[in-house]
Amino acid sequence: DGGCLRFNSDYVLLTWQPLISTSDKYQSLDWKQAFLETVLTICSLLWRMWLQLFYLSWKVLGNGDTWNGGDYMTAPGGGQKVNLLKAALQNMEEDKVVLFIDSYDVVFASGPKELLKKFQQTNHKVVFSAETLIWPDRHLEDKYPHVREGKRFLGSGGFIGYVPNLKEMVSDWSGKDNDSDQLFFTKIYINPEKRKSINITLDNKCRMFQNLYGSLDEVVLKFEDGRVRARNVLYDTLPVIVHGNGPTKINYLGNYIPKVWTFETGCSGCLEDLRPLSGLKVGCSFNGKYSGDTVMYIEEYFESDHGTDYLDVKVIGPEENIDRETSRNLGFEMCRQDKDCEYFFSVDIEVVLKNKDTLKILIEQNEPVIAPMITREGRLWTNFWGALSADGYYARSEDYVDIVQRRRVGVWNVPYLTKVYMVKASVLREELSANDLFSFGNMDMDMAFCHNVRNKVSIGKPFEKCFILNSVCQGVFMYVTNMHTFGRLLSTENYQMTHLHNDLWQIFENPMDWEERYIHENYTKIMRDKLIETPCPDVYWFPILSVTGCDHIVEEMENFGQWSGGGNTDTRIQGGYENVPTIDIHMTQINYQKEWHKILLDYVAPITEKMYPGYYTKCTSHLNFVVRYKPDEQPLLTPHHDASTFTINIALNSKDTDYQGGGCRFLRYNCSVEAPRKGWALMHPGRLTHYHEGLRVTAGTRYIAVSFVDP
Ligand SMILES: O=C(O)CCC(=O)C(=O)O
Ligand SMILES: [Fe+2]
Repeated sequence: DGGCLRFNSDYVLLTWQPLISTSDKYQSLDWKQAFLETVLTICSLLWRMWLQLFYLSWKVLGNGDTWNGGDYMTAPGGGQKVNLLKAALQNMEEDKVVLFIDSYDVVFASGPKELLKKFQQTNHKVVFSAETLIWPDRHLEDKYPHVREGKRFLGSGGFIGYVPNLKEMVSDWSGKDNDSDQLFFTKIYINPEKRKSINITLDNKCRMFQNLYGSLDEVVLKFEDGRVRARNVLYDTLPVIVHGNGPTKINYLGNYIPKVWTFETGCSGCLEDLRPLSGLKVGCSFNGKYSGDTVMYIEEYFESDHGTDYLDVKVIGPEENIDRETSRNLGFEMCRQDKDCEYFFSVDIEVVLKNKDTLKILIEQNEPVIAPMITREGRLWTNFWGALSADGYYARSEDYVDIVQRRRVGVWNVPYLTKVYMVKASVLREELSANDLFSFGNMDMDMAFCHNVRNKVSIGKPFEKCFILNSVCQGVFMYVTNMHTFGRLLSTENYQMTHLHNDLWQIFENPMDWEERYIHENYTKIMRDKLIETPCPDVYWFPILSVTGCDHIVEEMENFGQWSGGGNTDTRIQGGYENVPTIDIHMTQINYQKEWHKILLDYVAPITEKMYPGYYTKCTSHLNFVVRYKPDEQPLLTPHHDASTFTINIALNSKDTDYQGGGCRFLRYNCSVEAPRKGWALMHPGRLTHYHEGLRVTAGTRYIAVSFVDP
């Protein structure tokens, strides 16, 4: 009834054998034969009478054999398939119909009934799949019969025929494993006598076979009640067999056809065959030149949340100063060497994992290579590609946006993964350790489908850095799951490494992450609730910066270090003035003006509008600075008006813990806010009514961040 049969190698061949004869013998696996013959004799009589069903058996050829048939990217090959077929045909009864197809890159969109019907409608004895592109010998083009409509060239990846005709067809074959099967069949086909005597035709309009190479644009998914087919829009046909030949593979179509994912059921198999978890050993590598912050972040994640579960996490920190490829390869190697290592999990710098069950979920899916879907907030950037273009680069698949935005959830076979993935260690060892280590220079292309990789290799890029594991690419499919949300992809292209706390500057690039880290945890709560009043009229306060936010700003300023008293001649001040010079550093001096303005717009303006209904501010603010009070430096600020419509005054550290004294006193009301809480902003009108002073700091150091907003 359609379905997908996959084997982890390139050279597995699958033969369907529809039994449409009157024979009562069932060709099957030996150990079942006796039992099946009895059962089938009875069943077949009943079925034939009432239902007229077809009987099938299938044989996988070449499974476990070494493939000597070459590699289509380098030279024509595939002769091994003909050798296998020729041998297999010897034992088949003459009245059978045999379907001979490649295996791991093939999906069935429908079953044998439809296939046989279509075969019989051709009125030929052997039908080959057709291709758009001629291969391997384009000089033979003229010899091909012309067709009015449809594909003209023969593809050997799929054909169907009666046993005697197939036998005749391969009788002359004496080729070697690495000779071209396609050339052999082509020569038979273009020979008019042979074509006639064997009675061969091509499935020009893809009624049975759809080869995808050179034809991707012709095929769309057709969703019908509870099932999915491929539709060839060029010929308006519904092919039964879809073959991702050449570099195309079947990732996209295979994710749906015939019932893998439907609108009615969602993903049908995603929760089946889950691997139970027990005592697993997982190797992890975090790859990249992390800022100290990010390393801490990741360490925190694993140590606090998973410290006891995952004993063998090894973080290679920035002090080792290695690049991400080296780090990843170190990890690969460590896992391969350690016989207990069952899975290898690789995470690059830009990935922020938030789902504590990530490893569990990935392991349960029991796939050779699987990644959690990680997206960049508000963008369509992810850690996977939905499709590959013909030349092996990125192509957007029809469903990419739906998957990224989780309108379709499931476990998706994709041609390209990067930045974060989990690989079964057995795959690493068995498939990869042998010899096929490819390496190439494109930093992002760390784990790609082999055809992609081979393209890269063949176009001769510099290949020093990143190991590509060829066999993984050969037949091991890669998956990405969006069954859950896992985390975010940080944007790093504008990540500057010039500051002490570079993450502070990420408010534009990575706003979600920035907010989570630097904005006070109660900010949104306060926004919803009533503003908190202070004892002083028209003075409010609210939490705005997190403790980390305060600390980072102070540390950034101390790191910059150029504290100075300003005044009206201060060249740092443009478009405003400080009535009372303070010992301070301005945001402009550390290049934080744009970012600070964004903080005011995003987190202060909404509060202001709540406080003064109808007052909308653009938060124009030329004066944003951090003031430092010390008993022996600048202990206080004498009474003054601010040159502002309103002032934001954020406490960056804590009274009693960090300093004694301090606070802000409003002289007209003879009232003060004496112990502003760390991370909280004091907000007050700047002129006339709110004549104020900074109270004396008697011990320690007090820091505040001040903004004069006007208007
Ligand atoms: O010390 C305080 O809280 C007041 C600071 C202040 O008024 C200013 O910087 O303009
Ligand atoms: Fe002031």
